Amino acid sequence: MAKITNICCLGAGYVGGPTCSVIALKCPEVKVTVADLSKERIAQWNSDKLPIYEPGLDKVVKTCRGRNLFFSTDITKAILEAELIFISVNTPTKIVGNGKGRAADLKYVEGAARLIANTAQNDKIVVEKSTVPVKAAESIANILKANQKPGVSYQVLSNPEFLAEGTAIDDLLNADRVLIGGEESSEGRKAIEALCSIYDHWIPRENIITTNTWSSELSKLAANAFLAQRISSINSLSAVCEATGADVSEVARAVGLDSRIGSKFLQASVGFGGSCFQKDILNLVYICECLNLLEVAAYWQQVIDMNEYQKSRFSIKIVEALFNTVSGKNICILGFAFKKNTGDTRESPSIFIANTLIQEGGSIRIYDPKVEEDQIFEDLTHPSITHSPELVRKNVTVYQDAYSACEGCHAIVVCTEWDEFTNLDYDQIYQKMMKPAYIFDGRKILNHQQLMSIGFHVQTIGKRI
Ligand SMILES: NC(=O)C1=CN([C@@H]2O[C@H](COP(=O)(O)OP(=O)(O)OC[C@H]3O[C@@H](n4cnc5c(N)ncnc54)[C@H](O)[C@@H]3O)[C@@H](O)[C@H]2O)C=CC1
Ligand SMILES: O=C(O)[C@H]1O[C@H](OP(=O)(O)OP(=O)(O)OC[C@H]2O[C@@H](n3ccc(=O)[nH]c3=O)[C@H](O)[C@@H]2O)[C@H](O)[C@@H](O)[C@@H]1O
Repeated sequence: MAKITNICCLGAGYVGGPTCSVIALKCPEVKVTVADLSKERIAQWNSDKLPIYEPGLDKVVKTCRGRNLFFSTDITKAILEAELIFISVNTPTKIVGNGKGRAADLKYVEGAARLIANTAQNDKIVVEKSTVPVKAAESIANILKANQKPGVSYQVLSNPEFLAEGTAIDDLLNADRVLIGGEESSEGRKAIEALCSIYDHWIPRENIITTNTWSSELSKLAANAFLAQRISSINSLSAVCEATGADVSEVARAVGLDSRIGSKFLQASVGFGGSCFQKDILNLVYICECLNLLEVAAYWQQVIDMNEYQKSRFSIKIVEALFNTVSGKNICILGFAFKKNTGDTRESPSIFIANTLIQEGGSIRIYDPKVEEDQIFEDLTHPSITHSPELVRKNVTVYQDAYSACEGCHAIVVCTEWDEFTNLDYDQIYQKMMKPAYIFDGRKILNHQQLMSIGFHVQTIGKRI
């Protein structure tokens, strides 16, 4: 296979955008086109205000855009020109039909495969970057082959993405590993080698792992399941800590110092959010059920159940502390993104907590440094969240800064660990709050002793105060 000189990516989202920007940065001789069906998203990628907030991304895009990085809605042209095509489209949980609520919906992946099959005039390497169920590459290959034009052949690779939002650029530049799965044939090996030659530009060879397609697909689901399982494990212990007087941070520290366990992903919290952990574990559970591995399915389902428990435990704690009623009380939620350094709100625990407090009759104020007001209302009025969007519009106000959001409130609830929340002047905030003034630190980022000396009633996760 000759050297790759032209790459296209279908899907200009949180994965396609940053991944291809970094490829363009590191491979200046390769033309990279990120193509999407959404005109609005592509227009944003071509503007000064990118559609996603990701530290370091602006700089990379500005360096490469117009040089060897292009964002386009002309999908046909992008496919025709490319030797290698990433499929980086969304794979949400199915909301209707067989496997509803658990199975991954592959309609966008299938749509992308059909677009490629209908367009391609010469050989293509098709790389599945979206997170998919095991054996999805086989379905992609089947679609491509069933619609193959004479003289055109395809190789399908699996190359799952492990970046985390908020650290995407660093994760891409310094990836722990790049995983490439392909067919065990001479053509398959050539395709794997072609993709390796792209990552070779900046990833040491020993960190590029090649394997068969199914192992690669399953490894992605496994990695997310392991990460989420650690969070659910520490969150389960946070409940034990609150009941016994142990401190979950101390427990995490002691456990994490064991080099066999390690210290990462042991931060107890209000629960994990984000677009992938829940969807990918549900997908794994569904696959196990289909394979009649019911005990395995139940094992992983528990990771999700524990997360639901953690979110509801925290919400109940807030209501109980406020004399069992929040009706008519002003409550300020600090942080709406699912984690710091992103504007992404998909499956954010803040949505769950805000919704509980709204249903209890609270008057909710929300401030997040990177989430737009429209997004907050879209999330809170979504039919899967509420049957009463009018109540949401009546009882929720979005603020542009933390100080005005907190003014006149009975309680503050920290839902996202933004650095700016640790540096607020809580003395000043306390003066302007209703008394008794409460703080519920769902991220364990504040100085609780200092807050108590100011006069706050403080509650947090995994520690009785
Ligand atoms: N968000 C994350 O941090 C990570 C996501 N993933 C996986 O990557 C995949 C993509 O995730 P995100 O980028 O977050 O999704 P996203 O929803 O941000 O972006 C997907 C994009 O694909 C576009 N699209 C759909 N069908 C298309 C087609 N036929 N042609 C061109 N564009 C099309 C959509 O318009 C959308 O802009 C998912 O499978 C996800 O599980 C993997 C690792 C990290
Ligand atoms: O497949 C994906 O989409 C990605 O999912 C996660 O990345 P992401 O969801 O962007 O962010 P994480 O840093 O994993 O955080 C997920 C959630 O867990 C929470 N979390 C994380 C770590 C921790 O110790 N405690 C904790 O509560 C975060 O606050 C956040 O709500 C994985 O970390 C990535 O490797 C993976 O590629």
